[in-house]
Amino acid sequence: MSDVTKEDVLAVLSKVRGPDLEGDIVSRGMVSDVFISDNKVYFSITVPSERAQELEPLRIAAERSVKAMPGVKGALVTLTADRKAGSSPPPRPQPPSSAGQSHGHASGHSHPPQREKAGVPGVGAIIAVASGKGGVGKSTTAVNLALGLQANGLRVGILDADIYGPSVPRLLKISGRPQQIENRIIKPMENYGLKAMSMGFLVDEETAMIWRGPMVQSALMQMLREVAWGELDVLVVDMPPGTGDAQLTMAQQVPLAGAVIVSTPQDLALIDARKGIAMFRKVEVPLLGIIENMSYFLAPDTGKRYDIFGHGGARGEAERIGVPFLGEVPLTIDIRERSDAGTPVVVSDPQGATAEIYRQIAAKVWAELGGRAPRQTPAIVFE
Ligand SMILES: Nc1ncnc2c1ncn2[C@@H]1O[C@H](COP(=O)(O)OP(=O)(O)OP(=O)(O)O)[C@@H](O)[C@H]1O
Repeated sequence: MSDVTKEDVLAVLSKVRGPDLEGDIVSRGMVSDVFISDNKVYFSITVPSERAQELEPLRIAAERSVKAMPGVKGALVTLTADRKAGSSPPPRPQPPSSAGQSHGHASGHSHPPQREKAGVPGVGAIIAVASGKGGVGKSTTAVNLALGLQANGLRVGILDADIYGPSVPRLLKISGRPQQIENRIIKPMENYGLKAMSMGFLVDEETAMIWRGPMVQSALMQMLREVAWGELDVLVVDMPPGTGDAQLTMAQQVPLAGAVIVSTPQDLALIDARKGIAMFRKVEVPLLGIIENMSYFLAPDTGKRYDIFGHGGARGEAERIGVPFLGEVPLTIDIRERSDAGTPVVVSDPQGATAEIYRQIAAKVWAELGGRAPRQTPAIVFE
């Protein structure tokens, strides 16, 4: 079968139009440069930032029509925010509202004292992975970060706090119900050496959908305290997307040692990332840093990188607000496919460059938590 060309892709895209947009997305100049590598197609669609959410169906429609083309092996389409002429930098963030709340630090040793919250016995540090908005790859990052920490010799668990849209069961390919071991205590599920708990193991999504605030809170506390986590160096909490009241309460109730913010490089996502940072500052949770996900395209065959999404936005943002920058994860079909197949790249391609990126990010997170060298797994001795 002949190779897919840019012209073929643009011809298909010129039939895609938004719900109330006049003309098609190609003639309106909304389609970025199109990259094709190994018959996988990558591009972005530029939309006004305030309409990004409502135009998600447009992204899906464009992705579908390209995927349906003969010879196309995959397509990855993202929405990017419309930069106004002159490409002005994003507005400066507001300083924290009161003195003594700044957690920016360079050394990793200047975390403010934590307000007293009961910890979880046996669990060393609980860290939150959060994003200001959905779809930036927070769950994929949380899972690969947890596996990266583990690959660095740590004992790790992951708690999926997204009650309404749990993704950990799928990302770790775990199904079934957890076993009850005593009274109210249940055993965490496990795959790839990672202990995991998610609402997805306990109730179906329709049931969770009708739950209200207090029920969600108590479900979360149960998953934290009534699960036999055992001895863990780190428990990674995959937070629900957004920065509303539910997230705020959660950040307040869980005894967090720190938070990691996942953002894409676009202005749009950075505005939301800033909200996430402000939220953790408000509840005095130290910010371990920002990860830029979908930072640049990495062509699978040539390994060539393409900075088409304004790569580096999160690094600049981290510098501006004095939060550590933890690293850049490229946008690759490989990450998406492995993640969606429940075989995260850190365990399914441990020798690959992407797995190395996650392990390095994990090492930085661990250093920010206190700078200790990764613990070697102790040998098990039978007396
Ligand atoms: N670096 C990446 N390269 C390619 N695809 C990615 C990358 N990171 C995430 N994805 C893909 O993007 C999609 C959204 O990712 P994910 O579910 O992790 O996002 P999320 O921010 O947790 O979303 P939500 O908050 O809506 O649950 C998934 O299909 C995932 O495989």
